[in-house]
Order: sequence, then structure tokens, then C-alpha cells
Amino acid sequence: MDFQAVVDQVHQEVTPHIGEGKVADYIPELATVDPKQFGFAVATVDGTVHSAGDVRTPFAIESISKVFALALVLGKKDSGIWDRVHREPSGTPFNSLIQLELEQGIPRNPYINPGAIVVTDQLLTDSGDALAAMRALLRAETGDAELDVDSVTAASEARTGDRNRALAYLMASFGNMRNRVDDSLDHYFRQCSLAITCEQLAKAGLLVARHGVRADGGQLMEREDARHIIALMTTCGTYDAAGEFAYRIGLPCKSGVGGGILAVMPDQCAIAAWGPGLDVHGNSVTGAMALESFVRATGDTVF
Ligand SMILES: NC(=O)CC[C@H](N)C(=O)O
Repeated sequence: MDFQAVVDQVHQEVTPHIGEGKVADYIPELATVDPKQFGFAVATVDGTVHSAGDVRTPFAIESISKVFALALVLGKKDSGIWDRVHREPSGTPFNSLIQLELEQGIPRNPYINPGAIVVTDQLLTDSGDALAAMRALLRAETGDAELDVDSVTAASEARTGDRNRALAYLMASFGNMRNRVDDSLDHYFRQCSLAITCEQLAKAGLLVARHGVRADGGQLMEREDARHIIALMTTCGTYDAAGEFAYRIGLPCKSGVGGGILAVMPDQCAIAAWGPGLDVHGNSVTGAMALESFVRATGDTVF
């Protein structure tokens, strides 16, 4: 398939819509991002990248980091993580508290905020430094030794992170946190603030598309673990819009409020779309549009 032609077509189709949606403003630093940006990149499993638009502009990875945190935790056998987080779609917003109390502090899945905080807490226990582990992984998979946290965004997340604190302390009250709540949250806020470009995200996503095989050929996790990560992207990766994403796009996706969406076509490619304007569920408007257009052009879905 001529992926570059497909990527160019996607870019052309989305261009009239660039700027649509609303940038996240509950994290003040994200509100300063120019909404009139858009990038689209496809990395095929052989490592080739095709891209168009603003594909070398860094943006905050936000909740897409949850995929990589889970990969690192699953890469270590017997972490016991599935005793601490379930695997069902929540049908609620990513930072909702309601279900968490009703379900005794066990989050519905690892891709909503409480689930991701538990995963980061586990990674902190396993590695001694969750942020360092994730940054090292992303540096290795993207080939960019400079990839790092945007400290202004991280400070902004921490300053306005009361909802995440409430989630974490509620879980602690049920005995579902292993480290000091503030320590785990510090790693969580910084992992969300890692700055990544669209091209880099597509490359890093190959880790998932290749079922755990790293850029250097090593195996981060077992093939079955990667299959689980992909399944959860389909059912929970875009929160209370996961059903709509499966219907419209038909690819496993993980979104973040920085406007990025990572999608994978297992054993074929990883696709990254970025547009800062979000819909009411916190998913990128142009990112979703781009993925829809990509699937229309290729005819490839997992269904
Ligand atoms: N959906 C998201 O990207 C949420 C991540 C964001 N850092 C938060 O914790 O609220």
C-alpha cells in the first residue's frame, strides 16, 4: 500500500477542519496551545514512517502514556496488577469518582485516571522510578535521547490536580496504593507531561503494533500481554466514547487531552494523529476525523 499517498489524502481531507474542538483548559498550560495545528503519521512495522502536517511539533502525551506504563508493568511478570485494576469499560468520564467508591477503590480499567494512577504506583514499586522507566522506554523506541518532560505542563498538572488527588486518596483509603500518594501522583503528573511529536508517537506505538517487540528487536512483554493492551485500547482507550470509536473507526485507539490519539493495526502499523481541539469526552476532534479518513482509504480495521 502507498501509505504516503494515504497520509497525504488524510491531511487534505482534515485540513478544512483544523482548529475545530476546544483545547483542554482544566490543565491551564494546555489552554495555551494553538488549536490550529494538525499532524498525522503512520509507522509500519518495518520502522518506516510516513507523515504530513505538524508532525515534528511536541505536545503533551497525557493519557496515551497509560499504554506505555501498562506495557512496562506487564513486562515484569507477576506484578499482581490485575488484582488492583479491572478490565471493563467505565462508561464514565476519565476522571470520574462515582464508580470508584461503589467498587471498593478498584478502578474499572487501566486507561481511566484512577486505573492509570494505580499502574504508575505499581511501576514506581517495580522500578524505583516510574518516570525514568517510561522516559527511557520512549527514548529508546523513538530514537530521541532528548525526549523529556515539559516541566511547565507538569507544574500546571500538579497545581490543578485535585481531582486526581481525590481519586488517589480514595483508592488509598481502600488499601489500593502501595507508595505515598503524593509520590505516585508526582510520577503520574510528569509522565502525562512528556513532550512527544506525532512522528515519535507513531514510532513508539510500534511497540504495541509489533506485540511487544522493541525497536532494537528485544521483547518488552509477552505477545499475549500486548494483545491485552490492544484489547483494552478498543474497549476503554477513548473513555465513554469507546463504543463510538469502535463503530466509527474500528481500530484500537488511545487518546490524551493534549490532542494526540494513538491507533494500532496489529502486526501492520501504528498511527498517530494530533489536533489540540477536543470533543466533550476529551478526544481530539481532528484526530478522530483523520483516523476515520485513514480507515476509509485503507479499508483496514480490526473488525
Ligand atoms: N484524558 C487525559 O489525557 C487525562 C490526563 C491528564 N493528565 C489528567 O490526569 O487529567
